Amino acid sequence: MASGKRLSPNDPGSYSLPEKVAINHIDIELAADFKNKKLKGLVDLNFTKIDENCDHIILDNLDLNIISVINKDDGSSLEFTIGDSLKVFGSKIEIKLPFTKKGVIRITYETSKTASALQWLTPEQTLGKVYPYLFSQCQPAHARSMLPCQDTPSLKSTYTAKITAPKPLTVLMSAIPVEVTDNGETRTFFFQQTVPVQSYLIALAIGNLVSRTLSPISKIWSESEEIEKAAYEFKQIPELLKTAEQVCGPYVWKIYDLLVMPPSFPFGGMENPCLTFVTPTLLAGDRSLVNVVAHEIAHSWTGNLVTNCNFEHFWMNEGFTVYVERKIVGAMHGENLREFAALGGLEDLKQSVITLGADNPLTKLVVDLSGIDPDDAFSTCPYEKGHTFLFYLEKLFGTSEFEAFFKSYIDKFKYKSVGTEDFKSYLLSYFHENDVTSQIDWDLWLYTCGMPPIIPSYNKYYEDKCDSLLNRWEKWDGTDSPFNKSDLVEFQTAQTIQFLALLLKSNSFNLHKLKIMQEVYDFNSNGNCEILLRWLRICAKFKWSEQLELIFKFINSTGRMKYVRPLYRDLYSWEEVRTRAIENFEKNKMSLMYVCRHTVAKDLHLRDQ
Ligand SMILES: CC/C=C\C/C=C\C[C@@H](O)/C=C/C=C/C=C\[C@@H](O)CCCC(=O)O
Ligand SMILES: [Zn+2]
Repeated sequence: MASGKRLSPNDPGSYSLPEKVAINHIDIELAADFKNKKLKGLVDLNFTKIDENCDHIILDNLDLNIISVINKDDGSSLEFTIGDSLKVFGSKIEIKLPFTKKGVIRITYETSKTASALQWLTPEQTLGKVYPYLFSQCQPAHARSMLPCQDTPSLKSTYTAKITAPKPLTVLMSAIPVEVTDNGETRTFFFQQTVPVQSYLIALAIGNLVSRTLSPISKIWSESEEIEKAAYEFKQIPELLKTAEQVCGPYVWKIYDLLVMPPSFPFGGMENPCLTFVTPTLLAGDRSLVNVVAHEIAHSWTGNLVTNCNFEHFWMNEGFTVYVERKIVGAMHGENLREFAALGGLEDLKQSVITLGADNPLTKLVVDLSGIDPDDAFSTCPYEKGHTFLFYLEKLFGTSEFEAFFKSYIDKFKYKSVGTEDFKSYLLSYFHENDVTSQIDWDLWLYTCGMPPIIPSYNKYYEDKCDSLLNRWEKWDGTDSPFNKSDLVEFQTAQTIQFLALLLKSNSFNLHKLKIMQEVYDFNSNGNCEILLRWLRICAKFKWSEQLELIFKFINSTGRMKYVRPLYRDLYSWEEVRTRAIENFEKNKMSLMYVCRHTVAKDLHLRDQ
């Protein structure tokens, strides 16, 4: 963790000052060296001085080996210094600029073997077992370990890239693929991103990949072993895109491809433009987790087009995106299912507030991240508290009025980075301050810890069945089981998930009932990871030691933090198995991505900050 200071006035996590000199376009030229686990090459940074008197630019850097910095226009060297390095945030590179208002800086460099944005997999860690794999995850502040840049979401740049990789590997990026050239043993892939994007959206994946076409603008990518499963699971993408456009306006990114990542990918999905990355844990076989894809598609507007100006306003990316995700669900499957999803989110939020503590400042909608590693600040709060606020506003103004406002908000701020105040003042001017707007207690919503101040009364159409099944189990005296498999026959997957979420916090349960539940419903064999997560957490809560093998098997099968972190925390709280949990982590941690390793180490009290 860093020192407690803000690295710059507008972004606590970035040294850069794009308000003085801005990089508006980046050309990347890199070769992947799998043997040494390094990217090697150069970036050309096209700068424009906003403050014409400014004679230097500050870039973010994390563990990069900077080889040279030149003025591309005349080839002359540019003086530069590298500051002291902070953990997580790295150091600043200060480069003396030429006198011109605009210019191009060429930086030749290579990444470190331990670059936090990159995960290099050995062939054994892939499905095919023959070729290595590389992928990146730059959000929130890891792009600086992949390239020297102004690593703040307050700045957007277009980019091109030429990436060279050994044959037969395919390179994909968060951009439009333009062409591929054959160099003998290697191939070079050319990309173009013509919509300006923030640094955390620069993404790269290299592997032995194949694709299936879903529509003229959408392909699914994965290793060949799971491509059919993936194409089946995500077949609804064209429909999701069409529905999202109805909610948000025109899709500007031209293509929407999706790449199924290796298991160690730390998130459900990452909204890399033109190419969403998703965890293979979504491959449930029944399309039941497609809401994560709806979420990533929604980011094409909220997050990628209208962007939080720094991660203190992360709710403006994620709360808005959950709101759009559920509007898509509502448009496709009805309002009842939309509101049921909101109830599920509310349960996740309750768990998160319990884990963090109801007085934890990180449960506020707008947080202070001075000196705080944003990866450590990450939780469900910006997602679900943010969604609750927007749902509340929708009900306050009326659905069709708010829908029109929402579209106009996106149109007004597209291609820009915004803070919470921008949203607030636009809403107040759009609705003209009046009796309705005066009901909104902004400070309470934005700056108060814990659960949202108002919980909307979501309709209980789907929830009631979950409640009543749970009720039956809670009231049962434990003899002559009246339960059977058919209890769940009419349940949607989301209802089973919610049933288990409610059971997780029940105080009227015991291990005996849990064992009967396993006999009746056989959750142990369920292929849906959302079900398995909640079920195994319940087993840990009741210290069911025969389930430990399965818990470890699940933890070791994925690097998705949503699953791994709560289970490790549960095992840590279970004193008898704490040592075993730590040993398991130590043994397997190097196959996890940096962010997962780093945050689980904290969960297991293996690091202080
Ligand atoms: C108040 C929070 C402040 C800062 C956090 C900012 C970034 C956190 C960082 O850890 C990156 C997050 C990237 C998230 C990507 C995808 C998520 O939507 C996935 C959600 C969890 C999951 O489904 O696995
Ligand atoms: Zn998201």
